Amino acid sequence: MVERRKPIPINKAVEMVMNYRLKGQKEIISIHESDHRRLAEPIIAKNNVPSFDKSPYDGFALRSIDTDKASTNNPMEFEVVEHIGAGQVPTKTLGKGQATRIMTGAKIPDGADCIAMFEICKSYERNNNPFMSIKRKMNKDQNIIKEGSEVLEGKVLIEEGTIINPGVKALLATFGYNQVEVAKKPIVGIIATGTELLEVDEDLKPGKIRNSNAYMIASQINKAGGISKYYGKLADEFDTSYEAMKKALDEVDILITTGGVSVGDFDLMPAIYEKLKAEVLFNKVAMRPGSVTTVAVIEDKILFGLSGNPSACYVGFELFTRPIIQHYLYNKKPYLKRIKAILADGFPKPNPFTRFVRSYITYDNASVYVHLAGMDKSNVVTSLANSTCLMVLPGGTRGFKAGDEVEALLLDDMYGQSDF
Ligand SMILES: Nc1nc2c(c(=O)[nH]1)N[C@H]1C(S)=C(S)[C@@H](COP(=O)(O)OP(=O)(O)OC[C@H]3O[C@@H](n4cnc5c(N)ncnc54)[C@H](O)[C@@H]3O)O[C@H]1N2
Ligand code: MOO
Ligand SMILES: [Mg+2]
Repeated sequence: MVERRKPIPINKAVEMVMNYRLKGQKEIISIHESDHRRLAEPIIAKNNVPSFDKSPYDGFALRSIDTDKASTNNPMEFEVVEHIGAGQVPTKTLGKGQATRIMTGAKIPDGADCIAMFEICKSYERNNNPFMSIKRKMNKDQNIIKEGSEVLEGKVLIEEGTIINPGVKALLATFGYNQVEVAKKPIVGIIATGTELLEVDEDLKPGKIRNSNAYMIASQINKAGGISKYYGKLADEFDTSYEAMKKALDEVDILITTGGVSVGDFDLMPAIYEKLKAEVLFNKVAMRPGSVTTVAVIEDKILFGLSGNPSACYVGFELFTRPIIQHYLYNKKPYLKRIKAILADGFPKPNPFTRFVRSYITYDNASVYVHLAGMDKSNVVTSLANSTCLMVLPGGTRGFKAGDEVEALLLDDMYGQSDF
């Protein structure tokens, strides 16, 4: 009599896995190599921004008080005492009737309290000396970017766990983070099991299929921020599979296997877990696809037994393995971002289990629509390529029709959310 497994709720399964979450190590890397990595330290403003009062325009620095009587009929004349560009430090303190010719980004000279743009000034020379005049009254602090007006020294700008995007990288450079502390990438091992499997460079033979899961999972690991380590494909043979898993477990932070987790005669994972003395957290989840997803722990290592069926394998990774990797990488929002969307196509078939339907999102007139990406079967591979989200259709007795509001988990969002 075949073993009857009791499915556990998805939330419970996610919670059980996350009880074994580990924060990874930190490492210090050059800013040049930091794209897409996750910060293992906060970014703190190490100085005021700007760190000096500066000009936002090319023009003249003046004392506003000297323009009080300026008008169209009464231009005020100023002697231009200095000429500075960005990066130069003014040396002259402005006195009554004096101006400094100043460029965008340059430090405001002492004595000046406003900037008049070139466009409202007239420049000329008299006896080979530069002068300017203005026909408008200027106000104190007009057109001056004040020291610290953007950020004050000491402010925490970016929290640890944030992904380094181009804007974060600009901040690293702004505050002199030549080296930055990031989360070390976890090494995630992959073993594909199945006597039917061929490698990608092999010709098809009767009864055989190419191993697509290992390549798909490697790509999911990379996308999630881990380092994948492929241990090859194994025939459904107990001793070699056991030895390969034992060896891999010594070398990786997380181990993923695909196939062999169900109740078939050649599904060896349950017996291998037993021999490895791994504690099985669950081996059946109330969901489709991926109901056979099995998670086990052995000391501080976590072992994901993902389904052999490609769509089930894919979903199992995104729901259970990805959050573990995200937590390892210090991401405080380790779960897939969940949004509400309008179902564009009907899904009339009811299902007792919650379905994670491979789908994609479109936007139209301020509304978000979710469309089926292809055939919705756990054994299909073709719908995955078009998927940008997993539509969540709760289990029950009814189907869903176009126009219904549903939830969707975004697959390409790098930021995530803090709860499942
Ligand atoms: N009597 C029952 N049979 C099955 C049950 C069940 O509850 N009772 N569950 C079904 C469900 S649901 C799924 S999902 C599959 C899970 O099977 P396994 O995880 O044990 O995987 P395999 O049996 O090894 O293979 C299943 C399927 O996937 C193909 N496969 C395997 N590896 C790969 C790979 N690396 N790349 C591409 N495709 C792969 C394999 O050829 C099989 O077709 O079990 C159901 N059965
Ligand atoms: O684990 Mo199976 O996909 O539920 O189809
Ligand atoms: Mg099987």
